[in-house]
Amino acid sequence: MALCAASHPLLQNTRNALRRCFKQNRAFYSNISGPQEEEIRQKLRIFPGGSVDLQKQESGIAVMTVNNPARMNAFSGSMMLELEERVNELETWTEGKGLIVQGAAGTFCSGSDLNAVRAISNPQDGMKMCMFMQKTLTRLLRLPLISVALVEGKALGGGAELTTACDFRLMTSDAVIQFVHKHMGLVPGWGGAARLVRIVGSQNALKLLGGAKKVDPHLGRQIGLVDEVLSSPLGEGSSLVEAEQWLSQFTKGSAPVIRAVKQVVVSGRELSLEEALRTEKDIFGTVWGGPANLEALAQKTKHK
Ligand SMILES: CCC(=O)SCCNC(=O)CCNC(=O)[C@H](O)C(C)(C)COP(=O)(O)OP(=O)(O)OC[C@H]1O[C@@H](n2cnc3c(N)ncnc32)[C@H](O)[C@@H]1OP(=O)(O)O
Repeated sequence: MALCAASHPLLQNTRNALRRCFKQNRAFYSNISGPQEEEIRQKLRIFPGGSVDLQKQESGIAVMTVNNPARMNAFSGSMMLELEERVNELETWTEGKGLIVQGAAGTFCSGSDLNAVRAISNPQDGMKMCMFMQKTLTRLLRLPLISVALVEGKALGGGAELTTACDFRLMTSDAVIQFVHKHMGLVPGWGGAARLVRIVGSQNALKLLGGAKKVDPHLGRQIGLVDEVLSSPLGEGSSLVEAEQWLSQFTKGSAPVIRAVKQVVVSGRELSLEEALRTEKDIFGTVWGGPANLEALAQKTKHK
């Protein structure tokens, strides 16, 4: 059944449309492809610790957990590599509809592992690490899955950037998102600034980055960074269940249709109007006359 769905001509068309759609962006990352990319991987392997875990559920929702609690879920080098592997896995998960990104043990992620940062503080290695993470997070945001960052505890530095690589952000009442980069003598480099501007606008992005401002749930809602504040009692592990319920409002129904919804939004956001319209037409072609469309027509669905 899974094989059948993966090789379905409609899905093949969608993949081709999206491949064309992002050809231009591949050129941007071409300076870290091939041997260069392998060199970065070797460097990152030197800094082990923690893991990035992935659980794909039958509901079509996957849960990805940034897992390094001894360091407040900071990204070690090996975790950066694992994140890339998990994104590879999700790119080929044709039954998938949604993704929740969370941190282990009640906190989200405290950015890059400062021990690794200290060891690779030369500009060349820093740039390579930055491009590696930028590319991985760009691919994460472009997955044909509706994604949510479940922010409990703290999302700092690169952790704050990671939240912007999801379509939505949910916060527990005690949570804080903080782009602490300025305090570290840095600016975001994992693509977090570019994405933040698109989410909250340049005025708000300047305030958050320029002031390294703590974003609590109230401020997050006010500026549109946060989509929902969860009401589950803290520390009881029920936030994930609540996040799954929240996400299910978008993931109910046919996987090809939900994936197509995400894809038309990504192309609308990232491409020129002309290219976005062409891609939208191609993606439309993958669902028109498809099983969900035919079923809705047969049922004479009314939208009361
Ligand atoms: C892309 C650019 C970047 O991401 S630059 C990195 C930005 N992040 C930071 O600067 C985070 C620095 N850490 C902190 O501010 C605090 O540790 C936070 C996260 C607020 C937690 O404070 P608190 O609850 O008091 O715990 P703590 O400080 O005792 O931390 C527990 C252990 O975790 C460690 N930890 C924390 N963050 C990192 C990190 N980013 N890299 C490496 N280790 C980290 C702490 O050092 C501490 O370890 P230990 O128990 O002292 O061995």
